[in-house]
Formats: sequence, structure tokens, C-alpha cells
Amino acid sequence: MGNPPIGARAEVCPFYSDAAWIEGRAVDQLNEVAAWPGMTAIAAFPDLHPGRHGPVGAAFLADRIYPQLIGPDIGCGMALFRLDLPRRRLKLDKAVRRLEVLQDGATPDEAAMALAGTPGAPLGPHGLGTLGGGNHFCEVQAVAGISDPARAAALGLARGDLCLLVHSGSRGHGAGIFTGIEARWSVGLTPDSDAAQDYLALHAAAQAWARVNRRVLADRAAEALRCDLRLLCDAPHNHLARHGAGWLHRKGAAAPDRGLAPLAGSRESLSYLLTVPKGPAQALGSVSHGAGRRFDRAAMHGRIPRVKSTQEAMRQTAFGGRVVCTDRDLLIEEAGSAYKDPAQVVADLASFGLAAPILALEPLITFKTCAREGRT
Ligand SMILES: Nc1nc2c(ncn2[C@@H]2O[C@H](COP(=O)(O)O)[C@@H](O)[C@H]2O)c(=O)[nH]1
Ligand SMILES: [Mn+2]
Repeated sequence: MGNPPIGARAEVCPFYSDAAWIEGRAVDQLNEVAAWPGMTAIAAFPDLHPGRHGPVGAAFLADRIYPQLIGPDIGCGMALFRLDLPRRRLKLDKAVRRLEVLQDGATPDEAAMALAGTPGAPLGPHGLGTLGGGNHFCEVQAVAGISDPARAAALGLARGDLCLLVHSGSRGHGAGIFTGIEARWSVGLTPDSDAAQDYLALHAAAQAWARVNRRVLADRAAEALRCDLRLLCDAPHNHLARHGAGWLHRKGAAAPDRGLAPLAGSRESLSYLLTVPKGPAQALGSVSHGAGRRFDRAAMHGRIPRVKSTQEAMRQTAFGGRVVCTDRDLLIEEAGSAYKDPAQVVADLASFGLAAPILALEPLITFKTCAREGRT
């Protein structure tokens, strides 16, 4: 393939309509990354928004490896499970109390057992079974509407059924790997260099660790709710993968799992389960995983007053759901109004033939953090 000549730019393919809320700063970032050495193609999705080292909500194909496009949360993803629990048996306040165990993380024995024999094992058990901060969450949801009855039935899902959506990644492990390599990334790592090989090995471990973490979180939530659960799909959205002769960097762009991907809205809007067909080659086998930020964290502090009455009100949602978040800054920064309209994101993806909704999920309990000493 060879490097493009200096001044050449990767083709940027936007998969969003004029109705999408896209910040100019995110488009500027796309254009900057398009001019990076060795960048060959970029797909931008309707959840696109500015990020620290490049835009979020996009997939980047290059002939070399840019760790900064993946960022610290290597392997972050969304796993959706069906809960074997009738909705009438879910008592919200009791369930909220029981879910507080999620703050603790796995015991060392549980963690060691869950990691044993996986590529994540060398990273060790520290932090396993914890969500982390920011927009990570574990959410009990109910099927609120079905758009594709045949696919929903094939997945064993009907209106009112309960699901669990877990959004988490590799915690401090990914961050440590990223910091360790930081000084060497600026023009990308050539794939056969020692630095690239080291990064790839650590990246693979972090990605596997993150997947185990989502499973452990889900198992602990199901145990707390006294029910069984079944995995529907686990789609990572911050990672590096081979793609033809190049390296595909997904930054907030999901790799579908067996043709399925969750699309998270916010704690105050619907989320969706999508079916993802092969789609156009320019989409680089990727799709949106969320609604995407509309306002950054600092802006949210200007939009929502930090007063007690407002904070209390934010712990209940328009769906009658509960939000477990004792961190007052996080409660504001992650309010539903921080995010774009997920229905518009889904409509844009559908109009480009990238995905179609199977069903919509309403949030019942969004667990983020509670005032209880965790294990880690
Ligand atoms: N159902 C919920 N969705 C949420 C919540 N907080 C954020 N989100 C959505 O998830 C993605 C995550 O983005 P990432 O870049 O950190 O991977 C975000 O775009 C939101 O649309 C929530 O509490 N519940
Ligand atoms: Mn994420």
C-alpha cells in the first residue's frame, strides 16, 4: 500500500444527515486526522463529537498504528444481556439497594477465576468487576417497543422483558498501557516496530480483560437481582483491528457482534438494539455505539445548577427510573441533556443502510457509583 505522498489526505466518509447535531470542532478534528501520515480512510458516524486526541464516533484506517486514536480506555464496549426476571418482580428501590454491591468489584478469588485462561489474565485481577467513572454505567432496562418482531422473537425478547446494558472497559490497565507508550506515538507506530508489537500485545490483553470485566459486572448484577442472564451481544468500540492490509482504529465506533450492536442513548432516553448488515465498504465494518455528546462536561456545569433540589430530582428519570450516582459532579456531567437524540442517530444510520433497530429499551435503574467503599 505504501504511505500516501505528503499532503495527501484520507477520504472522509460522513454517515450523518443535515439533521444530525455535529460540532464544527469535531469536523475540524476529522480533517486534521485525515492528513496524518499513512491515514487512508475515515468513516464518521452521527454520534460524532470532539475528543482529546481526535474525534469520537469514527473509524480510522491507516497503514500504521496510532495509539492516541484508541486512547486510554482500550477495549471499552457495551454488552447487552437478557435478564431472566419478570418485570413485575423488579421492585425498583429494593433492586437499587441490592445493586450497590457493584461498587465493591469482584473478590480476588472471583476475579482470578474469571480471568483464568483468558488473554486478559496477565494484566491481573485488580479492578475487575468495577465500572469506572465518566459515562460508564450498568443499566437495567425494559423492552419498550419492537421494530423488528421476527428478530426480537428469535432473540427471545418481547415487550416488557428486562435487559441489562453494561458499558465499561479496561479500567486502569488500559490507561497504564496508554501512558507507557505516550511519548512514542506522534507520527504513528510502524506495525513491525518493537513499540508497535509491544502495544499490540498489551492492547490484546486489555481488550480481553475489558470483555471479562463486562461479564463479571453483569454476573454480579444478576446475582444481586436474584436472576439468571443470557448474553445477547458484546460490541467493543475503542480498539484496534486488522482490516484488509491496514489497521482499523475504532474510537467510539462499535464492531458488531454476530450482526448485533447496542446503541446507548442516555439515562433519560431510549437505547436500542441494532441489527448491523454488512453495509457499505466505506463504513469500515463499524457503526455508532451511542448517541454521542452534545455538551462537554465543563459545559454541563454551566447548564445545571449544583443545588440540592436539582440533584435530588436528577436521581429519578422521566421513565420513572432511578439513577444511582452519589458523585455530584458526575450526576451533572452525565445528565441526559448532555447527549444527542439517540432516535436521530438511529434514523441516520438506517438511512445510510448501516443498521436497523430491532427494539428500543427504556432505562429503569442506571447504576454509576454509590457511597460505599469499593474493594479497589
Ligand atoms: N443508556 C445509557 N446510555 C448512556 C448513559 N450515559 C451515556 N450513555 C451513552 O453511552 C455512550 C457512551 O459513550 P463513550 O464514548 O463513553 O463510549 C454515550 O455516547 C451516550 O450516548 C447512561 O447512563 N445510560
Ligand atoms: Mn465507551
